[in-house]
Amino acid sequence: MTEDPLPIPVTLLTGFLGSGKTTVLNHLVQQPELADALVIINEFGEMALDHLLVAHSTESLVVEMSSGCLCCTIRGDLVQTLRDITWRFSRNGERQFRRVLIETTGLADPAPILHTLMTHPQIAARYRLDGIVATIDLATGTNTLDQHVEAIKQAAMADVLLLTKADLATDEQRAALAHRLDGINPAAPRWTVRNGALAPGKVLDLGVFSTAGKVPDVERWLKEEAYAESRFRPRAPDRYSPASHGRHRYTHGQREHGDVNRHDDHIRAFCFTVDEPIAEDTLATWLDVLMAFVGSNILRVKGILNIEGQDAPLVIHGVQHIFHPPVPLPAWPGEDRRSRLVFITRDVGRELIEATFRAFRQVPPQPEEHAA
Ligand SMILES: Nc1nc2c(ncn2[C@@H]2O[C@H](COP(=O)(O)OP(=O)(O)OP(=O)(O)O)[C@@H](O)[C@H]2O)c(=O)[nH]1
Repeated sequence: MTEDPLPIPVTLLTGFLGSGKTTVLNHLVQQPELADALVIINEFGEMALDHLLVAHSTESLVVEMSSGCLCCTIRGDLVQTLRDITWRFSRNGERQFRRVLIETTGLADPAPILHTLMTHPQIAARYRLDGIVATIDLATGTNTLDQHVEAIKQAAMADVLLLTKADLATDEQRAALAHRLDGINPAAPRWTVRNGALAPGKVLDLGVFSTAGKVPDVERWLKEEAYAESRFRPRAPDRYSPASHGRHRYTHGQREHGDVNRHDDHIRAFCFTVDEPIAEDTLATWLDVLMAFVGSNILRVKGILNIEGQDAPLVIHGVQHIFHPPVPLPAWPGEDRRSRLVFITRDVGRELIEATFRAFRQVPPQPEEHAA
């Protein structure tokens, strides 16, 4: 079989129960841009129906997985499905699809699914995450975020947020949801979608790893200006004032509302900036330690890094304690040569990120041991 040498992009379509995933999917798969997409629909329950509702222009490219929820019981099935489809959907040695769209169940935690995509030896070599798209119901979204931590995680980890059912929402509901999302995921573009209709370009090719021969749009991908910035200065760590930068109140651990039990009080989104080039060893040790101790609470990290001795930047991308292999870019995307890392975390504040970085940066290199 002729194998495309480039990994197959995978889009994860997530969103709480009834928030409009299938409606969006149904619209998307009928667009010419997705004619070569294979759709995997994960449903929960004995009567799996959604796949019957998705009218793909190429019917044979819809696969349904309904024996459980992808993020928990059937992760092995996902591996199997992703492994099998390359030959199952091949004709005359040619793979019949160029990308994969996975619709999760409404209660899915995207993180374990991403782990599978990024770490399973056979899957990670053949597929790459293109992006996470989350649907949120404009009318009921705020309530859902109040009550379901799964919905918070879906919104926090998304690269793009699709705000559905605009026709049913009041201005107050829209404003409340927008305010809420500012705290949970300030950088992800938000598109209002009515009855599932949206241009496929808004949800495809979202990562920096997506582009075959195209110069990656790192600034768009990182969108670091959307986060409250914190700049690391080696000699005067006390002088910076994160609060003075912040327009996202949750990033500073302050609450402006009364409900202490709200799930997103635990979610923080912030940008960490380092002015000076970073030694590769410092970076590796710092990230290792960070991931080992608080990795499961780091929902996403994206970064463009200035590494000592290198002319061009390195891009990193992680989900919890799993990192994609760093990607060297051919050149800096603009004038800004600072390292910029954006974090979306649960119960991990910027203080910890800064303090650990400071600690590792100040550790002098260990002299090599000499044999006696
Ligand atoms: N009024 C209105 N209804 C919508 C819109 N988008 C989706 N719906 C309806 O909302 C309901 C749920 O939509 P689905 O697309 O099935 O939602 P889902 O997220 O796939 O649902 P689950 O599979 O149960 O998690 C359906 O009745 C849709 O027709 C919209 O923009 N406006």
